[in-house]
Amino acid sequence: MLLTIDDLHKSYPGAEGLVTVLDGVSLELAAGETMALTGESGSGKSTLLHLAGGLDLPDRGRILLAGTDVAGLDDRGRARLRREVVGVVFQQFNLIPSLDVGANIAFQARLAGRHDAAWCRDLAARMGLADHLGKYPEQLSGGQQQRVAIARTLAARPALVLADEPTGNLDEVTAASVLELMLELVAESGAGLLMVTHSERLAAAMGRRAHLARGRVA
Ligand SMILES: Nc1ncnc2c1ncn2[C@@H]1O[C@H](COP(=O)(O)OP(=O)(O)OP(=O)(O)O)[C@@H](O)[C@H]1O
Repeated sequence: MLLTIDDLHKSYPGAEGLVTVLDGVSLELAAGETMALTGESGSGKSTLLHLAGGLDLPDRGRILLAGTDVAGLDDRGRARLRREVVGVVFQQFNLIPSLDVGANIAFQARLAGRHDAAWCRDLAARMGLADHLGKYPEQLSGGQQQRVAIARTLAARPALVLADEPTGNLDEVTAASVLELMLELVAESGAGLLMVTHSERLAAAMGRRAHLARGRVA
């Protein structure tokens, strides 16, 4: 199993004591599977995504990522797992302002030791970025920046792609076509995809769905 989440608990300190966000969440994602993560605002979707990617640790419960128990790793081990196994696309694109589009796309793949120039060019072309490779992030529209962020993640061929509303900045039609492309690319690489979305339409295009409510997968 690519990702196993078992009985995950997470609370945050609030004004009136601890607020339980995740209260026994379990799910499994196999390689090649795509899953939409839905739920009301504040239901804990981003929290779950962060935990799944080893960006934060749960209070209780187990996360197995490509067979490795995330809780058993130190900071360095978790950083390595993130670099080599996981690709994240967050709402903030976190592009590197001093690098042009081509270098931004190649960046993560280089870090993971898997840079492949032909694959990067192919991704850029399919994301409609071929004419923008020499530009800098500030010279791009929000939607173009978002596509660079997605291409950068996929360029490293991660085993698991975690995405938080990756098409949130795009209009409905562009969002649907970018998602379609993401699903195609993820399927080609055999990766698993766990994606937060508020869109019923996008959720319906994914293989499975996990709906978070009252701290659990309903
Ligand atoms: N670092 C933190 N410290 C304290 N509370 C937090 C922290 N991160 C999240 N929370 C709280 O946990 C709850 C779940 O937040 P989370 O961002 O996971 O929800 P979400 O389902 O992704 O919401 P949205 O759809 O609005 O992005 C919220 O009540 C939020 O205020």
